[in-house]
Amino acid sequence: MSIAHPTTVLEPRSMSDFVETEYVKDVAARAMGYINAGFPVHLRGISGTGKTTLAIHIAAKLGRPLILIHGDEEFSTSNLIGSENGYSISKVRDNFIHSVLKTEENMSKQWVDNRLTVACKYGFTLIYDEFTRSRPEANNVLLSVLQERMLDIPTTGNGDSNYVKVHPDFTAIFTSNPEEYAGVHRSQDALRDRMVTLDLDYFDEETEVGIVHSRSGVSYEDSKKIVGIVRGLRDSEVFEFAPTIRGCQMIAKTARVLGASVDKNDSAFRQICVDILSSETTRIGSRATKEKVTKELFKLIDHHCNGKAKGKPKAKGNGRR
Ligand SMILES: Nc1ncnc2c1ncn2[C@@H]1O[C@H](COP(=O)(O)OP(=O)(O)OP(=O)(O)O)[C@@H](O)[C@H]1O
Repeated sequence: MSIAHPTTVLEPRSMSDFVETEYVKDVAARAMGYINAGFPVHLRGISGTGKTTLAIHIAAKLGRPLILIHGDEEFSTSNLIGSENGYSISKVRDNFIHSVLKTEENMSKQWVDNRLTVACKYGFTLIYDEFTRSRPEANNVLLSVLQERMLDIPTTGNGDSNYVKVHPDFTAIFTSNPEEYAGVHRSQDALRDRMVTLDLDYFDEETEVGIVHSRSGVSYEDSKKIVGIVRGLRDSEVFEFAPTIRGCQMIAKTARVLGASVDKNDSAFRQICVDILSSETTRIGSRATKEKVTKELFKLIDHHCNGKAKGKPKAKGNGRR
């Protein structure tokens, strides 16, 4: 299909090392159900709960070309729908009488579709990642797209507009972080009301171990130990920011690359855990928290990496099991 616009259209593909446990299958199936019933889906959750990865996985299942937008404070409506920002120049050369050369140039502004318009016109899947980072007024244009399935495109500077009917295959998947996050705007009630929001929590243990194992190349047993340490820290609540699956993956990859053993007696491994997890869970300069995190981590490393720790660590706090 040839389309005259500068938008990058992707072919959605699930990652080759995508982990599909019962937990992941369940969320994906619920999301697909709402999409099949004609509703946009909104995956909401704290950082590292797999929202973007899951959105791409769902887009791959839908099998339509994908357009990706990342929410941005600086966005205006034109960043979504397009604007008159090009010039079309037409030249007329009239040398009917060979001794006389007459040229005429015409310059006119040209409308260039942006990503939302392209997705609506051609029925693509739109992932609007972290959409609440854009200001609510920039997102207003989505209201009629989601409700009336009409996109309002202003065509002239004097306020005239042109409605585009949204293609029946158009699907929108949104992701967002909680409103307390820095740089996140409160989502408009009217917009939230037009989508089905699925709240994602931390992955269950099986999924976290599967992700670490599949994405780091570390053995399943060692992945389980690393996940045990991170989940234990999450449950302890001594941190400012809860550690996520990203921390697990960083520890596993670094330990593998540096040849450190996932063992309580390996000082390099202990240091990797402290560096990565204290950086992920504390603010710069928050020394007291860093000390508490380090103390807790040493206990957890001793427990999980002594060759004896088996099964699930004891649940204390709000970590998902
Ligand atoms: N099902 C999965 N299989 C394999 N890896 C996964 C899966 N889900 C998430 N991940 C990995 O976990 C990490 C976090 O996932 P992702 O970036 O999707 O989270 P997020 O909720 O969108 O985070 P943020 O809000 O910070 O953008 C990434 O490294 C991602 O590749």
